[in-house]
Amino acid sequence: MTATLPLISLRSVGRTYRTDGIAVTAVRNVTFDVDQGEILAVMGPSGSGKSTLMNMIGLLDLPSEGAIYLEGTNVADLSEDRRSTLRARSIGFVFQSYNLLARHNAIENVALPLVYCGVGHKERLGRAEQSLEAVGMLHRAHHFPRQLSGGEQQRVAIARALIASPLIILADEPTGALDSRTGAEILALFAALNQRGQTVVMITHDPRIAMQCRRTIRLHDGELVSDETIAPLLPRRSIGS
Ligand SMILES: Nc1ncnc2c1ncn2[C@@H]1O[C@H](COP(=O)(O)OP(=O)(O)OP(=O)(O)O)[C@@H](O)[C@H]1O
Repeated sequence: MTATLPLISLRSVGRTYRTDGIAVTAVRNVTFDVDQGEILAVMGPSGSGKSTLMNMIGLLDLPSEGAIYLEGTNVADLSEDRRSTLRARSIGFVFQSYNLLARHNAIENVALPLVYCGVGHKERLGRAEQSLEAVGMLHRAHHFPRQLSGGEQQRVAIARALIASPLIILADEPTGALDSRTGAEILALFAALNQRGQTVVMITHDPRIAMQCRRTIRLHDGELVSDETIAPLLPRRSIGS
């Protein structure tokens, strides 16, 4: 029997920035795996290395020590072009500030990543409609970002992240700019996507997000200090049962 490879595997990963002769080690000796279908939170105080780690998992940056494997491939062995293509096809990014293009409406924003995957115009719009539908935003397809609430903009950003059917969604403080009710709705959306098999990694300061994830990894001063998985919550019993 062949064992299934983890989707992502980090092995003794470190990242040291060098600026004007000064070295800052932002991440050191971090080892963990993410399996297909997981949803996990990466937590830690400001400056603990969360964004540095996310940039490496998202193939935007390479480790200075150790290795990152995506489905068994050491990403450092790929050319920059190959890594960019792999990033466009495999990683969906969601940011605190949505990062939608102001001059493009929702459906155009959602379709944009497919340009980099070489998909034709008509198919791009068809898939963007499906993606908007998956996040409950099809009725706002022709609205511009300024005409949408923060929660709606984040839904459009999630539709954009989903459009290339990525292996993994990487979300950096996805509820950081939202009030608590809207933030809870966005979390529920991530949970629903995960129920349908989508792998999700969320970077957050917010303990409420971590509570929604079965697994939480904590960083401190660039080091992994805990990696905890809790048992899934029992389904709520209906009244009277
Ligand atoms: N490009 C860079 N050049 C030099 N040092 C950097 C760079 N990016 C981050 N650092 C340093 O690396 C450390 C970790 O930063 P990082 O942004 O990864 O932390 P973080 O946990 O995401 O913080 P926050 O929650 O405040 O966003 C910090 O000491 C930071 O100053």
